[in-house]
Amino acid sequence: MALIEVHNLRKEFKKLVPKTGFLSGIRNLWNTDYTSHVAVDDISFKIEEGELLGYIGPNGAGKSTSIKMMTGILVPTAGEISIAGMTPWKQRREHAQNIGVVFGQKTQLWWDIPPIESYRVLKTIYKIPDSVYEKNLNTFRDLLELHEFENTPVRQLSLGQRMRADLAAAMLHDPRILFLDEPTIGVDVLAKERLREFIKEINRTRGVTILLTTHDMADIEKLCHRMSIIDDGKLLYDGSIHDLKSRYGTERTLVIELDDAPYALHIPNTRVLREEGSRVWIAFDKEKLSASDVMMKVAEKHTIRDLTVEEPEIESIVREIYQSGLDRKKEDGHVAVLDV
Ligand SMILES: Nc1ncnc2c1ncn2[C@@H]1O[C@H](COP(=O)(O)OP(=O)(O)OP(=O)(O)O)[C@@H](O)[C@H]1O
Repeated sequence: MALIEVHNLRKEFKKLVPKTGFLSGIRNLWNTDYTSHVAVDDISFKIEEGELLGYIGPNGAGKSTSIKMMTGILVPTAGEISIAGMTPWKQRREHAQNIGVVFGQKTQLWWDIPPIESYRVLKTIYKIPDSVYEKNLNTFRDLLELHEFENTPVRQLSLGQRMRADLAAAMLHDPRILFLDEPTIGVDVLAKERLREFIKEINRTRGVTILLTTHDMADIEKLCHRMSIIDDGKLLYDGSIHDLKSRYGTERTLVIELDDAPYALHIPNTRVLREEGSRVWIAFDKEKLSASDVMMKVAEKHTIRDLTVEEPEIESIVREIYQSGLDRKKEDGHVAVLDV
């Protein structure tokens, strides 16, 4: 049995349709017109112990709603979740001992007191034994360099420092599972690197199972082997990043350095993406052409000085998947599940 099992999960929110026009403010007091919005629509997946899953999707896709159901904050409209054999919203207290949560947009720490004091409160709440608390705190102090700011009130911390403090707080009670909802949002490149190192380290050395949502594809490339893509509440892809690249990322880019400026490069089944002096970027579909086919066509007109083939960035593949979801929504009012 997998550590996390999600079956046919669904969450509908009721939204009030506000009255407009004459005395709308007063009429809204008795308003009972609701519409239903499906935020998570029949999602199923499993996560094995020790996995680090990237859970991505565009804004409003349903990622945070899924996490809130997995953490027990929200109760699903339908479907089941089993985490370490427990139903999160039914066994909230026991479940809380098993999980740590970081919402990048909102700190779990007390705003007006330093992190170290929040940690002491968490120690009491989670009944963390002294030895475990000291050991974890010292480890996280080293990994996240907490000593720089652990005595500064949270409201005075930079975003990067705040995230580091939040990550340590989420891990103090030794949870088996960590839910990270956009932990790198808004932080600079160096701080991102440090957060990623920490996430990688606790997954590797402590075997913590991690579900990570992010809009930064570099987080996914650097941390995850597997990723799930959701859009409009539906699961569009669940598999390895390697498979995603080989199934959807068939476009390659040939970067060629010529000995003169490029001209007349009208090669069927290719697109010239960019030209810069004597350098040209040509995109082609590797299932229709090979790099040497393109190279030979270019060599008919030019002398080639140098060339490289660029693999597709995960970012561009994901952008295309989001885009195809959007196009389908425009066409027939819903997003079809990709054939994966
Ligand atoms: N409490 C709520 N009441 C009504 N609608 C909600 C509520 N929470 C979320 N929604 C709606 O559910 C949908 C999914 O929201 P959710 O926050 O899960 O998306 P997300 O994928 O996390 O987006 P983002 O990347 O912007 O954080 C959105 O359309 C949102 O407006």
